[in-house]
Amino acid sequence: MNPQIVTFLIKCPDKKGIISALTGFFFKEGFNIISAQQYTNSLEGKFFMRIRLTSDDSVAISKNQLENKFSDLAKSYQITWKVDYGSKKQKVAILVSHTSHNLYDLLYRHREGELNCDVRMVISNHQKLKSVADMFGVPFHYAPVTAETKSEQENELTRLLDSHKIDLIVMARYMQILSAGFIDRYQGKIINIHHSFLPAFQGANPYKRAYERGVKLIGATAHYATKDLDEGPIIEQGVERVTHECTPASLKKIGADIETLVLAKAVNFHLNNQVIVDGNKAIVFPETGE
Ligand SMILES: Nc1nc2c(c(=O)[nH]1)N[C@@H](CN(C=O)c1ccc(C(=O)N[C@@H](CCC(=O)O)C(=O)O)cc1)CN2
Repeated sequence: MNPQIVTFLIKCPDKKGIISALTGFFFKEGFNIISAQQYTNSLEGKFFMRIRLTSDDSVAISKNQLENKFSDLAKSYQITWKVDYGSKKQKVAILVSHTSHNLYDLLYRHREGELNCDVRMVISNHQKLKSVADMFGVPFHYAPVTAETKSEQENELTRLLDSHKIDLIVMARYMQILSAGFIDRYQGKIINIHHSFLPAFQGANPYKRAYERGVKLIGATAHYATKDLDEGPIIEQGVERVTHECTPASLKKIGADIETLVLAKAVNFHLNNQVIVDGNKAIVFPETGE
């Protein structure tokens, strides 16, 4: 197998001997384990592991052979797993509506090599942010939508995303609620930035509602999108202290900086295979040095 970093993400019912079985399997197949992170949820009797492996020319096994052999082990421990060979950059589509700060930030980080992916396109239901995509040389696709055309518009989105084999959809303040069918098609591949510290102020206009409530902390939440609005597994959150002097406008300003950092961190956690989704929660393993 070509020398590269292989990442296995594993979850299963907790049971004695799992770590020994897993590490023994990879050692026997000739891999060098460069990091092994595990988490046991004793309350729910669940085990989670992120294993990073290096292979070299002495590892004769092919990807298919590895996955077939691992499937046999997985069955014996009821393991749900996925593997990333680190050979291909994930293809990303960014969905936006009006607000530009998250789009600017993601495209800037991508251009500076801070996002380990291939940003293939920007899609928007408004023309307003085309100039931003143009500035970074990223193809822009205009997909207008009304309440009456939601289904056709989503079909157009699906054609566009599938024709480019998009691996990850990032909603960088895309203000349309996606249908359950669309969410199912891209399960676990849609990350949304919500401009509040969830579960507070789900839905639209969180800054106005934060002002009306007189909160002393505001925040942002990056989560996987599910059919239930702003209810998906949380990947990353951030907060800032605010005061009674803040207006909806100043809360929006403070919030924008939180949003950009939280979204960029969440996208990188996903791209770097640091996240395991379990039910409606996300286990996020810290980045390892290598
Ligand atoms: N299926 C999902 N779709 C979307 C999610 C999600 O979690 N699951 N997140 C939203 C983003 N969002 C808040 O973060 C949000 C977007 C839109 C609305 C909303 O009420 N939209 C109205 C139309 C508003 C408009 O036209 O400007 C609507 O769709 O009827 C609330 C929250 C993205 N989609």
